[in-house]
Amino acid sequence: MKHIYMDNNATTAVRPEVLEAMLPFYREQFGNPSSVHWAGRAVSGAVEKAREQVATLINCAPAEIVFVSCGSEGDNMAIKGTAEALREKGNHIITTSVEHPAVLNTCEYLEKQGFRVTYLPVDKDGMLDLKELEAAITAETILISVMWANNETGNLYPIEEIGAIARKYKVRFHTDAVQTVGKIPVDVQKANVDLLVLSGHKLGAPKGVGAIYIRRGTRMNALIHGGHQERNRRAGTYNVAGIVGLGLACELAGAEMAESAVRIAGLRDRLQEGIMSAIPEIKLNGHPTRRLPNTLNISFAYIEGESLLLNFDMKGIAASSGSACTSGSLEPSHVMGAMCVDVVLAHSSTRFSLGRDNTEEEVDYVLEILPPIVQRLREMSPLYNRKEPLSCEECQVIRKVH
Ligand SMILES: Cc1ncc(COP(=O)(O)O)c(C=O)c1O
Repeated sequence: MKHIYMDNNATTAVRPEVLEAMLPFYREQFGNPSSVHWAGRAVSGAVEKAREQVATLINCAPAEIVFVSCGSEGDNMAIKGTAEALREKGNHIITTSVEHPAVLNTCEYLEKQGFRVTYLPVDKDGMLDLKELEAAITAETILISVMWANNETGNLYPIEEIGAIARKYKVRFHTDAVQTVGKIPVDVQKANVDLLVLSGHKLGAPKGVGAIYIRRGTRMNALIHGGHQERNRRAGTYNVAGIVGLGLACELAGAEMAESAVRIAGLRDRLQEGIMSAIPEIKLNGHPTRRLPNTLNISFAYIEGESLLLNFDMKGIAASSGSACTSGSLEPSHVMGAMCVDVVLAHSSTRFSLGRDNTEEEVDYVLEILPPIVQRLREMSPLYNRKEPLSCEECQVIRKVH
């Protein structure tokens, strides 16, 4: 059976060159970079080289990069570290209703600690109204946290403009760029961000390593206390091999970005157009143009996303569903909910996230097997077989479109 991986927003394969570069640090170069002896010295240079590689990709100074274990840790550090450090100044945080749980659940935690959080709504395309953002800022606001790109829809948020607003009101600005770094150009200077988080496993480096950019002079508390690593910003013995892998993955992503973004967007568009021309009653979720080059989120009315994924899986295709099965109850994703996607459509939301290894042949294979699967699942659906059209407004709209 063919194996086709179209779930690169969940994680990516470690690039072979990255793995090669990492291996010596599990073998002969096993030292702890904090040790002053030969074994430590042999690897501390590699950590600093990786720091430079990461810094170059996002246009900051190497000293502004702190290595962490993953995107979730970076987001926790940015938000909790700011909240604690600036508590005297204010207790209000602004974020959006479509953030990753790494941000949303951290904000919810802080609410329990007495902080006030504004969760900005989005429109039906998942976009923010920046006037609402500006209006939410008060003298108490200490942090604005807006993701650069959404993991489910691929929507890109206007980070430069938000950065300018944050600057105007002298409010710190954090962006979760876990889905962005490595896919499109990211420049922390242009974007006016103070804190930015990225994660290795989304860009061809291994799981278990990430980084946070902390603008020079930004006062914030550490999340992990212990040794003096990372200038006291983040304790813990260095994950040297992971850091080396992250550095190389960043360098490769930077070198290939222009070409690979165009190629991947071409494949994504081929997939989108193929689906749209072959299957009626579907809905594109998210903004049609302001989105990552690799992401396509689409709802197939009357179908459970999970059943579609199961059928895909049997054909060797890995994609992802927008609904998460939590404790027995099928809850549509909070992102679909925030966009007011009708519940029938939200349940069928399916995310294809392409990567550098995907080919035209793979897209064509998906296009070949998808329509009959959708048709078969629809025939089994009581909703599809109803004589009456669905009451949901959006479903009626898509019925008319096709
Ligand atoms: C937007 C976004 N933020 C944060 C994370 C968490 O990153 P990690 O898996 O490295 O903890 C993810 C992972 O899917 C993500 O997509």
